[in-house]
Amino acid sequence: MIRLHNVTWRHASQIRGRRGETLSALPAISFSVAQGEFRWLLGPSGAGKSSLLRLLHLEALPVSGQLELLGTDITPGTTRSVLARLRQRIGMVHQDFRLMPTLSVADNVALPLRLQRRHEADVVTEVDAILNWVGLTTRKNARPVELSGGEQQRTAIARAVIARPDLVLADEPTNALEESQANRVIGMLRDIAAMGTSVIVATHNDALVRRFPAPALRLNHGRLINDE
Ligand SMILES: Nc1ncnc2c1ncn2[C@@H]1O[C@H](COP(=O)(O)OP(=O)(O)OP(=O)(O)O)[C@@H](O)[C@H]1O
Repeated sequence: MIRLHNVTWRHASQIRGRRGETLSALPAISFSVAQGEFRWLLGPSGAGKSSLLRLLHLEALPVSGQLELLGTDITPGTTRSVLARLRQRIGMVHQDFRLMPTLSVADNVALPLRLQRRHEADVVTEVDAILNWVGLTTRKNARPVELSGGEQQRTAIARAVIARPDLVLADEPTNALEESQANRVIGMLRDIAAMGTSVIVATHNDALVRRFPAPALRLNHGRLINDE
């Protein structure tokens, strides 16, 4: 469960205005998302979609308000090790993929499991299974630079979900993909939600949202204008 009540959040680099008040990417936002729910995150450019994903990925702590993430109340006193453990339960799909250029597809996807120091035999089994699921078995030894946009995107999704996270956050995961690839990516994220992971997907793509109807969080100027 994710629950925000009047959470104000700002980027570390956000600056003070002329009267001394500090700008906030997200002023006083409230909503909740249940386990296993799929939510769109919508709004025009600059509305705060990426900021909200960064808040939920615990890149910086809220300035004020109450945040409950995956059963943990986040407070100014929450320790780094608690935050790190929570982050391990969250899979993030970045807009620009952020694959490691020197690693193969299989080694990129294996990273979260290796960070958890899982046995190598388990890592190999899990990576093979997830690459089969995303249709990249034949590309497992390729480097990111050799992949198409869709293949890079599916590698990023495989990496985000391999450790069976409780929450997946995806920032424009279908940007620059043709319609059939975009459908495939969203279909995979819907399947992950059906297996019990909460999934939040930021997008500009109205046609995609129409093809996959689901409740949406709509942002404008950092404020939630609905929570349906
Ligand atoms: N690292 C940062 N430091 C300071 N301000 C930022 C930072 N990143 C974004 N902002 C500001 O926060 C606000 C929301 O931006 P954000 O990137 O969250 O919007 P968005 O809805 O994701 O936009 P887009 O759809 O174009 O990606 C904007 O005013 C932006 O200038």
